[in-house]
Amino acid sequence: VYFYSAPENFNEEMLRGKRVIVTGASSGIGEQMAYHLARMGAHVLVTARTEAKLQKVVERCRELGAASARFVSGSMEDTAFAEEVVKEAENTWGGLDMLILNHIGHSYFNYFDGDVDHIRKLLETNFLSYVAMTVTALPMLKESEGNIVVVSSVAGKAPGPFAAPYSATKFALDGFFSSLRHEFIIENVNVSITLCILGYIDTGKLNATGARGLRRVAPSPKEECALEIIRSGALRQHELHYPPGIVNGMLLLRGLAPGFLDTLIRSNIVVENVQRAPPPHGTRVPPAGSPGSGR
Ligand SMILES: NC(=O)C1=CN([C@@H]2O[C@H](COP(=O)(O)OP(=O)(O)OC[C@H]3O[C@@H](n4cnc5c(N)ncnc54)[C@H](OP(=O)(O)O)[C@@H]3O)[C@@H](O)[C@H]2O)C=CC1
Ligand SMILES: C[C@H](CCC(=O)O)[C@H]1CC[C@H]2[C@@H]3C(=O)C[C@@H]4C[C@H](O)CC[C@]4(C)[C@H]3CC[C@]12C
Repeated sequence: VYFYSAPENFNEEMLRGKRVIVTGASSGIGEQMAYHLARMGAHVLVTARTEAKLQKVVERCRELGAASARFVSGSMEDTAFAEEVVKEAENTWGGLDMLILNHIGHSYFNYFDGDVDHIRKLLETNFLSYVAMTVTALPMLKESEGNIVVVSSVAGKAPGPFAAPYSATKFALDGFFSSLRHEFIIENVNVSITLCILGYIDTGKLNATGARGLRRVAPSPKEECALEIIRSGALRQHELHYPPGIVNGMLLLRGLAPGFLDTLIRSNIVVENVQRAPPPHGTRVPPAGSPGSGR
């Protein structure tokens, strides 16, 4: 709790005039981060696929007092697009202070369906595009001694069932960015990396199956979550745990009593409410109880 709590010396003036990219900013936590940054007087470049939503976000950012606001639309499934977004910042501002990597591609809250292609695409969107943007932005971030902020999940530290593809992409982020942070420290590269470990947030992300499948979990507010992410990035913290009580508790248990934590995670899920999806085309799952099915 001590190591991952934000020190109290955050000042919103720290963001005034800063040049910030926010990905996945057409809705949810990313949209709220754009509004906070605008209020603080930052220059914001937002990106996602849906142009109409981004246009509205940019308008609102201008009303809220952003130093400037613009968008680039496209899909992060394509790493060339990820690099293009960073180039846009370079061409417009001639530099960059903060890179907030937040977008995720669509996945499911259900039994793993055996679809390897889905995992490949999700890794492109949720992981490789983060790496590509970091590589392209690094010269500018070194120059400004800036910040990289990576939005992850408890599913990227302490996995639960029904989120295997998503969880895999979030673990990849921890492996890559926590290793890179070591290298920056060894080489005195003054670019901070903040990994944000979030619990369940009220962005309406869970579909009906997921909502019925989760027991007793109340989502935390996206506005507060967005502010905490910006705060911990500006303070150059290594990790943010939000909401702190739940996430710190889970991570502490993971170290001390991992089997107990796994039991707790499963007890929070109503397995009967999560329906087994039909297998993808070309695969054959033997019916439960048949020889070789193992069920
Ligand atoms: N909500 C929660 O409970 C939790 C969320 N998190 C993390 O927080 C972050 C934000 O999540 P949240 O705000 O809930 O999600 P949202 O679904 O509200 O936002 C996702 C954003 O990503 C964009 N996006 C989706 N697909 C693509 C794509 N292929 N290329 C580019 N952009 C894309 C969406 O816009 P568009 O569709 O227009 O492209 C949208 O702006 C994620 O990293 C997530 O893992 C972590 C733990 C819990
Ligand atoms: C399945 C969701 C993505 C599907 C979509 O594209 O609509 C997941 C996105 C965020 C996940 C939640 C999260 O990261 C926090 C918890 C992690 C636990 O391991 C499982 C429950 C979560 C609330 C998890 C549920 C799936 C998502 C909503």
